[in-house]
Amino acid sequence: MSTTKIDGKQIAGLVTEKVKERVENLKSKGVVPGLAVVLVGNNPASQTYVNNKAKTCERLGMYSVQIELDENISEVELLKQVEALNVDDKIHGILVQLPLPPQINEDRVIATISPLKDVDGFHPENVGKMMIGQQSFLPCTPFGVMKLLEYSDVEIAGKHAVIIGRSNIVGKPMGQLLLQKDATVTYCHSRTKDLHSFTKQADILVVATGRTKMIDASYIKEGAVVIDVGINRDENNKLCGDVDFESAQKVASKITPVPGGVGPMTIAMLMENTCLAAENTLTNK
Ligand SMILES: Nc1nc(=O)c2c([nH]1)NC[C@@H]1CN(c3ccc(C(=O)N[C@@H](CCC(=O)O)C(=O)O)cc3)C=[N+]21
Ligand SMILES: [Mg+2]
Repeated sequence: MSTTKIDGKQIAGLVTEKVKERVENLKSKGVVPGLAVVLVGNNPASQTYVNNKAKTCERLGMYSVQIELDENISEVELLKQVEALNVDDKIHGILVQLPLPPQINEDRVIATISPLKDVDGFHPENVGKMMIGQQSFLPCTPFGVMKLLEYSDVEIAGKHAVIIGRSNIVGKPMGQLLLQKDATVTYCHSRTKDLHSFTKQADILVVATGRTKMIDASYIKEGAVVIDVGINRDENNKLCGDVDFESAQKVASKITPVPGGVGPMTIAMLMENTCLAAENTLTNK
């Protein structure tokens, strides 16, 4: 079986090229799309993502601010910061980097972000709208996976999509978006019995387990499309996914690498969502 490596970096480049044109159009109408990224504490891994987001904003001509807050900040203080961004006209998108420290209730923070600026698509109003197929901000990672499949000419209708993972951020919305494109969807998770029996039926396998190189060729049907959402460090501190790439590429027809797969798409979709949020201010939604 010859395998195609899906180049997420290249596809993210194509997506952001289109966003750049929309940014230029907005600027000609006097609107500069603005993104605020709120970072609590100084996790160095988080710092890398935040920097990547800021760099991409700059490349696309968007405005971005980074708000770095002390690890020990109270929930009330953080909510005040979010409320200030909600009413800041220069800011169209707000991303509060997760996870948050234990003294802070994440659900309350997410619910405080204005749904009109919720470019992560995590606010219950946007999640609800997505579920019933209404226009909303789609969560960036599953949205990015849908774009990867589209640009890679992967057929979805009638295919069996198996998702390993059921988080609110990746697994659950991933299944929903695939269902909307007429896939037959199966969710697997840590309590699934006989995982192989499900994954072996997958035409499209999306892996979001958070467990380094857990999925090897033995889980994969010949010719399946494999999407690796994991971001881990291996024993040599090298970035790697939830899929054992060397093994899996022997049976998969198309497969995403880590790095250079889903990660760059997540950032590209964040830019697209921020651009959409800015466009919405012109069409008084
Ligand atoms: N509210 C919120 N929204 C998020 O979207 C969010 C979050 N919190 N918390 C953390 C995770 C993680 N995340 C990544 C985005 C891009 C890459 C990425 O670009 N990765 C590159 C490599 C980056 C590197 O070299 O470290 C790649 O896979 O090729 C990784 C991880 C967004 N997250
Ligand atoms: Mg992610």
